[in-house]
Amino acid sequence: MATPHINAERGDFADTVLMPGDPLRARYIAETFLDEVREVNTVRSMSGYTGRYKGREISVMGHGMGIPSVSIYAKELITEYGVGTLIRVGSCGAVRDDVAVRDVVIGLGACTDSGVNRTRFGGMDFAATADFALTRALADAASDLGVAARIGNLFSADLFYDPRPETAELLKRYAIVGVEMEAAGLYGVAAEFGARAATVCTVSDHILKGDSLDSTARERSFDEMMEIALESVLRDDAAKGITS
Ligand SMILES: O=P(O)(O)O[C@H]1O[C@H](CO)[C@@H](O)[C@H]1O
Ligand SMILES: O=c1cc[nH]c(=O)[nH]1
Repeated sequence: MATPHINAERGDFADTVLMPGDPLRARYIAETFLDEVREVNTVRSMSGYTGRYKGREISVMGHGMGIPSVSIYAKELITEYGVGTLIRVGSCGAVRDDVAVRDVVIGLGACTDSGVNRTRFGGMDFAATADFALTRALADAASDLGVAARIGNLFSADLFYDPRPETAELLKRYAIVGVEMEAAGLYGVAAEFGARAATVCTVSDHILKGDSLDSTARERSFDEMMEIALESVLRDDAAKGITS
């Protein structure tokens, strides 16, 4: 039952999938945090794995960079593999003075310069918001772990290299907690196909100050965020009365 982009069988994915942009970050998460891991997707090297975290079956798969890429994977996971919950575990840039490299941010909503949600929403502006219960679970998990996460609007950019010099200052003025490239699209896909989505990101660079982590750090050093995401799944289960 493979799709053009995923060569897993139905049942290979858990009901909940953690999704980093980087497939090598997906592998790192699987190898570091999950037991009984098996690889479930190899197409285009967009590594996908299913394993267990504290007994709870969870999958992790890369979604690539940008809204077009995450939209393909999220849609296929929901409609072809029955996935109901998608949690993006990303990196992002900061624009605010009070958000620094390695801070954790949670995307309550996501602004964007992409047109995808207008396309799907009849030309109108869709408020791209995360699932409330999932977001609460992420916030509570962060609090439990002693992490002061920032919760607010992300900006999901179409262009990593934005040629407009004024954009970063505008985003700062609107208190954007992080600039990344997928959340608004992920929230739109989830709304269109009846799934739940949320986003947690670690700040990898400060766009206005110039601080930046290298690619290895972006792949392998966001353990605090991974623990928040994994623990949020258990919290969310408990809130729904589901146990593994
Ligand atoms: O590190 P990931 O999760 O890929 O997230 C961010 O990094 C990529 C750009 O470098 C974009 O995908 C952006 O959203
Ligand atoms: O999309 C991204 C990710 C990290 N930093 C940015 O500036 N943009």
